[in-house]
Amino acid sequence: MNATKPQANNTAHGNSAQPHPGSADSITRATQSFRPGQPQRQGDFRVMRRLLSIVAPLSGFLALAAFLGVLGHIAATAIGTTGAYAVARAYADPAAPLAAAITAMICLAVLRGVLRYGEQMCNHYVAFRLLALIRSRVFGALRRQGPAAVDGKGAGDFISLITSDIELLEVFYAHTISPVCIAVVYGVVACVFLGSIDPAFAILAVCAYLAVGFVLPLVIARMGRSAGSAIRGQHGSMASFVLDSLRALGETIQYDRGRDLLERLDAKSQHLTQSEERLQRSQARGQALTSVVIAVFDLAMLAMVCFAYSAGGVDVAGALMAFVTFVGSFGPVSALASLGGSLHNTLAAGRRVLAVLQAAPATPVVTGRKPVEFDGASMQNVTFGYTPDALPVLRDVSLTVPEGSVTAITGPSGVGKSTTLRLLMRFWDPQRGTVSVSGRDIRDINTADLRRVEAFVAQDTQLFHDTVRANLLIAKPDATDEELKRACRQANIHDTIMALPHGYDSQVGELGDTLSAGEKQRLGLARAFLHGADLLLLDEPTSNLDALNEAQILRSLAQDQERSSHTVVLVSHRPSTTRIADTVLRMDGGAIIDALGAPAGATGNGATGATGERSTHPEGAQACTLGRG
Ligand SMILES: Nc1ncnc2c1ncn2[C@@H]1O[C@H](COP(=O)(O)OP(=O)(O)OP(=O)(O)O)[C@@H](O)[C@H]1O
Repeated sequence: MNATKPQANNTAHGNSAQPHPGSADSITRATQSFRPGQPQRQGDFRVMRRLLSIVAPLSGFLALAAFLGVLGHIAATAIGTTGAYAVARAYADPAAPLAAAITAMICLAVLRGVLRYGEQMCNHYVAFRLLALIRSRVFGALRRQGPAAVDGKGAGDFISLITSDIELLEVFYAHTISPVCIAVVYGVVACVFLGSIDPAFAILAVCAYLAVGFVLPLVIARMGRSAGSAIRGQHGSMASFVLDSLRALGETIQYDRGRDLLERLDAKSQHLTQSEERLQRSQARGQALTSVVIAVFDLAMLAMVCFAYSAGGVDVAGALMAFVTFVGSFGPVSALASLGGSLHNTLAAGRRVLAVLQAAPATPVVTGRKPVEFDGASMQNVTFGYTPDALPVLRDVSLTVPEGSVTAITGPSGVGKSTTLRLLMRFWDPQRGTVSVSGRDIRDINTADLRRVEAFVAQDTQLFHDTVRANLLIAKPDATDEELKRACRQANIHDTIMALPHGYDSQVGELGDTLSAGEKQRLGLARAFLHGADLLLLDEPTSNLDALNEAQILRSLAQDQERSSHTVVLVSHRPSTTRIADTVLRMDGGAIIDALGAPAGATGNGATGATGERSTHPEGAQACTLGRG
């Protein structure tokens, strides 16, 4: 062990963990996180109220849409009413001129068109502005919630949520809010007009509008409730399945599972089609029911008008105008009735979107705390499980990572090595124990500071469908070309990039499909070098590399660590990788079972030879760990 290098002080502990203050709710918060396809149950009116609260910044446009809509419907009804008036006048006096009435009707028709256009323009302006706003809020919420929000959950379901679910909300914003306002205001205007002819007509109109605009939508919505909710979940599950199938196309062909996959796809699409058919049927039944109810009320009005005329309560003009106005007044309320059929689908989408927006992050964003400079990290008695009901992944783990040290974590698959790194990144909070950076509980460190001083290279490097340069710059957007190249040389990827047709401006394909696993891994490392964080957390940084690339990267790491005194925690199964470490921690059963220094002569400046590796021990640090253990 290099005397100038700090030695990690890591111990395996018994089960003497102390509950950490405030940790009890962290797991609750984690489980409150959104799971696509399993939105938290919220009542329809609550969902509508919450969706409405999003519209507040654009309420002026919405009010204008409703105003234009009311005027438009009044203009439309007035065409019939004016016609009825003209007919009544012509009936009373065949010589009476009709030109004024015809001109008025033409003007009303043109006005109706203009008003309708204005109403639709406002509605769609509001709807599409809101969809953009909601998408940005959903991305913001997912970013705040961190990896815990999406880890282990269906990517396809998220895609379905971000695309089709949000798209469906257009129905709510463009075709629900203002139609409801229009129906209410227009209904009042129509009732006042009918009441001015005969109060009994107004009473019948109130009953008719309530039945068609309020009772029927509820009945129709109830009929389509289960289908509407099922469709949204099934869309998400279908999207997940298709995405999975595309990713596993190679395996499917290799193991000849194409037919099986097709059958499963067929079964899923049949389920979806059945739910859609059920929804369509309930919508069709709803439309039929609405037409019947309207016809019944029309007949009732006809009877009432005839009765009033024969009783001398109204003249021909009044009777005709009342009947034509009433028959032509169902447009706004019947629009509400047809909404009932699609509303459940829309509300189910709204519920899923709101579940993302309202989910509490597993690790809340911290701001406003004193900035931190890195001088080591540690874990004290950490116990952690991903879900409250599952057995903990980590049990009472304590470790210390001194500044400038290289710590390797090794051990069998699934014992919690990567989880340890994720807790150091604060992707999750432990249920018990404390994770600290520079002696401070990381829950008390600004999230931005934490991201500045730490860089995490996961087992799989995620690349965007963009250029190599853009993919690297996410680690440091203002990096110069020189910095970019230096980081890539350190990660031993510069020459590979230069051999691509457009060098750093070459496209990497969707999810980095055009690169090998080893190339992606080296790009991930280049990002971490470029980021320049004090603490590098590397999860299997060499798992996809050949011996030559591994040696070159380890040399880079060692040189970088010598030069910049970076602190490194790396997880690896490879003795050839762990031997560059000052300390090797061996984990098993969610605990550290060995914490040992590297073999004599294996580390330190003196041992950093031409290859930059700190040990030439053939079995590496694992052998050392076992030997000492
Ligand atoms: N997001 C998650 N949700 C639930 N369980 C998880 C999640 N991530 C990991 N696990 C579980 O936690 C346990 C530890 O996983 P972890 O990835 O830390 O193991 P590991 O030691 O790094 O394994 P490997 O060497 O195979 O990478 C495993 O049983 C794994 O199934």
